[in-house]
Amino acid sequence: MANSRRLSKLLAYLRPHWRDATFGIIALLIVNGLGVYIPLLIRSAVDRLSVEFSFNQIKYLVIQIVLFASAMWFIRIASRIWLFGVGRQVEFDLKQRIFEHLLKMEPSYFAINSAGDLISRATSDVDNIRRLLGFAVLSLVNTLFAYVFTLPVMLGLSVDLTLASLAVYPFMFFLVYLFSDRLRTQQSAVQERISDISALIQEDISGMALIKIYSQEENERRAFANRNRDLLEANLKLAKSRNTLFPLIGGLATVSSFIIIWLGSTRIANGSLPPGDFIALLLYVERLVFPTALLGFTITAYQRGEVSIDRIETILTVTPKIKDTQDTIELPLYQVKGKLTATNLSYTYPGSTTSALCDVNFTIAPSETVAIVGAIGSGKSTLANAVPRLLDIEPGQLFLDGVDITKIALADLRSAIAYVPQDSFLFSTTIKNNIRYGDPVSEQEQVENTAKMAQIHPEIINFPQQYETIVGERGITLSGGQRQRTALARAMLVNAPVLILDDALSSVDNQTATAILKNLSGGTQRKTVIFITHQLSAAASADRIFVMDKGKIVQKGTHAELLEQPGMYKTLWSQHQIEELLH
Ligand SMILES: Nc1ncnc2c1ncn2[C@@H]1O[C@H](COP(=O)(O)OP(=O)(O)OP(=O)(O)O)[C@@H](O)[C@H]1O
Repeated sequence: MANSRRLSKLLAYLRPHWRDATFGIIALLIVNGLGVYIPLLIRSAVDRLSVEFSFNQIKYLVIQIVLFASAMWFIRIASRIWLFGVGRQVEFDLKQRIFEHLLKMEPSYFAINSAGDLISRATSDVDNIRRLLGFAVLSLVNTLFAYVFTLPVMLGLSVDLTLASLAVYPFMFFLVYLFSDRLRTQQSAVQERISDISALIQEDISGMALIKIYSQEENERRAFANRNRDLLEANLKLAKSRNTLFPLIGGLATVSSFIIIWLGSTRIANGSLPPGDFIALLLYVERLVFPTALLGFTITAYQRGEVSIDRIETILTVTPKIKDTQDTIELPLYQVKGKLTATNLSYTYPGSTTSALCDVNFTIAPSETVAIVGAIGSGKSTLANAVPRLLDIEPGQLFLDGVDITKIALADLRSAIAYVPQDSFLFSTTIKNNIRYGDPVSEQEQVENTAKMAQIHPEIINFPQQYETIVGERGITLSGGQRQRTALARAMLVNAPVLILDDALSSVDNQTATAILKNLSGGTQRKTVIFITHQLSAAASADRIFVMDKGKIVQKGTHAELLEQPGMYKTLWSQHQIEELLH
């Protein structure tokens, strides 16, 4: 990103907090004004003492100095509170923006961008921007004011001494120029390595059981050590550059003081410089030493921030592919009947050469239960993901109640469709909160009724805390079948007219699965159900069955109809019956 664009991004981050930033900068202005004025008072005091060495001569000056110095101290504190506060505010805003943006992104985005990398950008990079807008801005503005206020007064006291003390500055700026590109590249490398480590930790914690089952602790330890070492090397390289640059800048700044002492004392000795002017000049040079020595830190904070702006903007500038457009149609829930139609529905995953769905055609009537069966990888989940637009499908291929789903407001479409994915993810909260996730204000009675329909209620009431039982991360403390039925209850509670179950009962025995299906297709509030399964005996109870192969629907019909025709279903059913006999 070009520097001007980065600067405009920074200003945009600051804009909402311009008031505090302005107060902070005005406070710095006053601090620097006082910082220049106080040495002038000290100069007067020294001059008076040179005439007659008595405290009475300078008592009012001393009172003034104490008062102004105290005021300066308070105002300096205020400037830090305002400017560091702005950094914190921007940190809050950015974290919020990143999270809200990620919520809008489609699932495929998270397949390419690892959680660890995104977390590191939302935390460590945002932190760098906070430091840039707090510390670096304060320090830069302070240094600028220090020079702008101090130099004219110094020149007024002695042009040649001032110029002599500034002789080292060109070297200082040259050094900064020399190091700046290297520092930026090294900083960027550090941020990338932090992301790599976060990604590995995140993935390994999620897959800890697998690591243990395959006894891969040693390999994972080595993989982590490699990434950790890469981070260490990147950090050491950066530290080497910083530790060379900073002391050099600090050392050069101190040389200015030596020059003033050396030349000034010679002048005092030959009477061409009053002692008061000498003291004032020395104080001014000292005033400049600290901000100048800090320049190195300021530059690092700035460059770190620059790298982080790029990394954060990379997230924020990606626009979601699946979103509402101007011609979006609203489809209120009470109007939805639940008819689903596909016309030549095709889908190819980005980067893939073969179609996962190829010219799929069907109509599913409202309240109909359709089971989808077929070989592994035949496109069943892809079809399930296409209906609630979790995939970016082309317009004119899928319709809900005759309305193109790409035209329906996303929120309306998704409230009309309840979807239980294969992995039955649960949040680390109570079973009750998991079941009422789609409608957090549901009453206990409603939660229990849905749990009964999902055939999980008797097990829940056997837990010591019953519905208040906290499930571990991703529901780890429940069995696979319990997790699946809790996820199913969650989908049933929202009472959407369309329900899609993607192999969502695979860990449930055939009898329970069939009972659940009966609950879904019976009752007064019948839903359109798409039931993807490998359990043929459960599929047999559906109104119709679609058989998928290589992205196409190759057979459609009732269980009885399909058994009468030669084809994949008949073969699968014969295999299923042999398996049942063998059990
Ligand atoms: N995110 C993805 N990126 C690329 N290809 C994918 C992706 N997800 C699935 N595929 C491919 O698309 C095809 C259909 O996959 P899909 O998951 O829809 O099959 P499925 O019938 O649900 O299989 P299963 O019965 O194993 O769940 C497969 O060839 C699969 O490899």
